[in-house]
Amino acid sequence: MSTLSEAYADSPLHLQHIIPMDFESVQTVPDSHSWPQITDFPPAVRSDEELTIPIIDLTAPHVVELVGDACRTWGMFQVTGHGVPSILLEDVESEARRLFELPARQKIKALRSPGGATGYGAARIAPFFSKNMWHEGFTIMGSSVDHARELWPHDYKRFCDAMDDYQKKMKVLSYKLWLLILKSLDITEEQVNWSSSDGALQLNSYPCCPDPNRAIGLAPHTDTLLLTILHQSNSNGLQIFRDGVGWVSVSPLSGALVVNAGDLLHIVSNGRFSTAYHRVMANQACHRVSIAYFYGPPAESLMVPVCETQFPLYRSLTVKEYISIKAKHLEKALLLIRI
Ligand SMILES: O=C(O)CCC(=O)C(=O)O
Ligand SMILES: [Fe+2]
Repeated sequence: MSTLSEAYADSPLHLQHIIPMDFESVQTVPDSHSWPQITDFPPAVRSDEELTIPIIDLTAPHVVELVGDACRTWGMFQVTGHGVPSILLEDVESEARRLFELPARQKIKALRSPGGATGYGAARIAPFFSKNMWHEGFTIMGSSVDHARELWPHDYKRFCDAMDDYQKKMKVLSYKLWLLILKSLDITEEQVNWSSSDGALQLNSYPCCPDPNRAIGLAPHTDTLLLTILHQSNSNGLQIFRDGVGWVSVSPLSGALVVNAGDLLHIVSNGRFSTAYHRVMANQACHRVSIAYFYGPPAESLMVPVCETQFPLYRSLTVKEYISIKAKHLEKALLLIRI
């Protein structure tokens, strides 16, 4: 069986792009992490509507239209009424913090292998930038027990239980969102070529940064799969780029989850839904942690742009093939498959 994790094996990385810096050991931003001055803040005078991503209550009566509008205009929205218990959100966040607070020499024991998809390491987009990000991550696909055992030989169970439980809840919520999205696009489940799903959990850590104006948490990117559900802790940092407006902050809303469209949704919707271009700013005051769940079809599934009134904008291709093109070309991937 081909899984998403195997899809990454074709693009092995160098260790220099996998091992994060030991953030505890530095008092200033080293040259390796110093980015050119960021001056592209949004213009000051804008309406609230232009500067706030939509907030959607999933139990609201017109939820299909609301989701469709949000995906067309922003590619990102926050959801409430999602049914994920707040105790589980707290639990998964505190287990993620427990991991990232380990000493660097301990975290490195669970390092992602060069051709691997799971474990501790820098962001996958690292090789595309000459400077490093103020970020470290930990990726889970299915069971986290092998890597968790490397970190806590005698006390890995509570971490694994929280991650298992969270992945199950995310799978259910993703499917619910997926059905709403299909409805809003007027596509039936039969028109897409896959019936099951695959997912990955990405724990992100942005340690306190001594000079946030010179560093970046996560460089601008779009997510690859269909959709992402993000639990951001109560600290700012996430921003989305909106055409004609600039970078807009996605302020944390207690208990809400952020949903964003990825490249595969943009392809399947034949360009009707935008893939969200986003980044994370570094900050001085607190250690930010976020948990992203990436939802997509199995790696062998064929992605076919669906739209009855328009010619296809993209050629059809498998998930695996798209992951491989993205791993080599990042932002240019969508252009490369354009018809
Ligand atoms: O930490 C965040 O707010 C965003 C994380 C993200 O963009 C990602 O994991 O792809
Ligand atoms: Fe992302």
